[in-house]
Amino acid sequence: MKPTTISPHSLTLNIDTRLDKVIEAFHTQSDLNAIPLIDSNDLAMGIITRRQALDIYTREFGRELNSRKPIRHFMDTAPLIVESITSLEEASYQLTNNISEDLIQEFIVCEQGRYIGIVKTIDLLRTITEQQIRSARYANPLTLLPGNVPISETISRLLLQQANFWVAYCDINHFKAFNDVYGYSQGDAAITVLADVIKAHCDTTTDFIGHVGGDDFIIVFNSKSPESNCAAICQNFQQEVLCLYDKKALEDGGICSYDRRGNSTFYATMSLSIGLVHPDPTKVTSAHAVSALASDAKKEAKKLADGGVYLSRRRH
Ligand SMILES: Nc1nc2c(ncn2[C@@H]2O[C@H](COP(=O)(O)OP(=O)(O)OP(=O)(O)O)[C@@H](O)[C@H]2O)c(=O)[nH]1
Repeated sequence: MKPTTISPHSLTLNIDTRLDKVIEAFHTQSDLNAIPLIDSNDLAMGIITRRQALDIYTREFGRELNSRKPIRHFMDTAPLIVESITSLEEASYQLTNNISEDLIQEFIVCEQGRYIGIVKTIDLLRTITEQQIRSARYANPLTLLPGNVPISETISRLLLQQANFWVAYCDINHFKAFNDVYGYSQGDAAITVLADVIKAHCDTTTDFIGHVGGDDFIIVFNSKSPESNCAAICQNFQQEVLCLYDKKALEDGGICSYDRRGNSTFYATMSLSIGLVHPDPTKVTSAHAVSALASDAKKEAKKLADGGVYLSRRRH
């Protein structure tokens, strides 16, 4: 959840606050729609909306019978509570699953159960919409994956947070020959195969997949050791992409095409090279420097005979 989406200064009250004090709070703050209710350990216990409070109060003898009772008797004890690390998409999913008849106007955000703020549903929707427009602007039109700008932004943010992350730079081998022989439409199909294989081996809730362009992809892993994921991506891609070749090419193990100098050359079926780096955020200060590290690792990976993963020892 983006910290800017959360309103930390929203009024909270203890669950033992009397109903008349709650009504008073709604009277004095006309823009207040709901009050989160916490216990003495700051744990979020429930919520009371302006409408719920006024309903109780305006019933016949509602004020006389209830004004001195603690609000815990009347509060919604099962409000939507999400942890601050929850992604916007997951929060939105939980929100839509929680809606019964009324649209939930606000929900509570906690850190390990402790109240830290409230989010207005409208703000969540606005942020998601802005994010979607932004993603669409920078997305690769073929794979719809985020391009260079969001890739750099993601890496800059992780450096700022001094996070433990890995960057994998993926590049297809013998892609040009395949593209030249089978045409760009099949070339696009090979790129799509790679995008699907990468997605299948990443945790899309924590890892970030970017498409630099053409047959180049960047994966930012937050996982512990992504070396095995990268090895599986290479193996899987080499296998999956075979379906794009014809029978003869499969029998020969490759195709004939012209190299950049115009010489007829045999190219084995496509494989994948991945340069993997583990930047040290205390020493690397820019996304640009991380990208240079990843590029160098990819160059080393390209030297491997049938593709594969090159794990760089350089961390800055
Ligand atoms: N189909 C398709 N082809 C593309 C796209 N972007 C770039 N290309 C083509 O990709 C080819 C260049 O890819 P390279 O990565 O240099 O080819 P390679 O044979 O794998 O060479 P190395 O990466 O040096 O191993 C050129 O033929 C480009 O026209 C795209 O979006 N779709």
